[in-house]
Amino acid sequence: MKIAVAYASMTGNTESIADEIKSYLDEENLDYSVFHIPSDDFYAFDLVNYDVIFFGSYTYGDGDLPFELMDLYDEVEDEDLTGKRIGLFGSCDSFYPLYGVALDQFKERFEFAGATVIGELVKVDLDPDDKDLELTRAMVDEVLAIK
Ligand SMILES: Cc1cc2nc3c(=O)[nH]c(=O)nc-3n(C[C@H](O)[C@H](O)[C@H](O)COP(=O)(O)O)c2cc1C
Repeated sequence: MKIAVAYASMTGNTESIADEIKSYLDEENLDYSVFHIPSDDFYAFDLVNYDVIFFGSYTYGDGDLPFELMDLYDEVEDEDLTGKRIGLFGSCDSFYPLYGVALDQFKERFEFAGATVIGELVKVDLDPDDKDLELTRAMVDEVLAIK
C-alpha cells in the first residue's frame, strides 16, 4: 500500500495535524511519502501513484482554497482517482463564517474524480488540541481500516 501525506500550511497549524498523522503511521510501521506543498512538488497527476492519500488544506480568504493548492484543485478534475482512499484534514478558524470550506471543496472534487473520501473531515480550529489529535487518529484508522 503506497501512502502519501500531502498538505499546504502557511502558519504551521495544518502541518501539526500532518505531523500527528506521520507519527501514527510511524507507530504502525507504515511507509509513506510527505509533500509540503509548494516547497515539495506535488501535482494532481501525482495522486495516481498512491493508494491512500492524507490531504491537508487550510482555508483562506473568504472561504477560499490556499493559493498554492488552486492548480492542483483544478487539475484533479482530469485525473481518474477510482479506488483511491482519501482522508482530509486542515486547520481553519471559527471566527470566519465559511469554516474550513476548503476541505468541503476538496472532498467534492476528489469524489468527482472517483476517489473515496473516508471518515469525518478533520477540521481543526487553529492549532490542534488533544481532542483534535484523537479525531485525526480516528480518521487515519478509518482510511486505513486498520482498527
Ligand atoms: C486572510 C485570512 C483569511 C482566512 N479565511 C478563512 C476562512 O474563510 N475560513 C476559515 O475557516 N479560516 C480562514 N482563515 C483561517 C486559517 O485557515 C487559519 O489561520 C489556519 O490555522 C491556517 O492554517 P495553517 O497554520 O496551516 O496555515 C483565514 C486566515 C487568514 C489569515
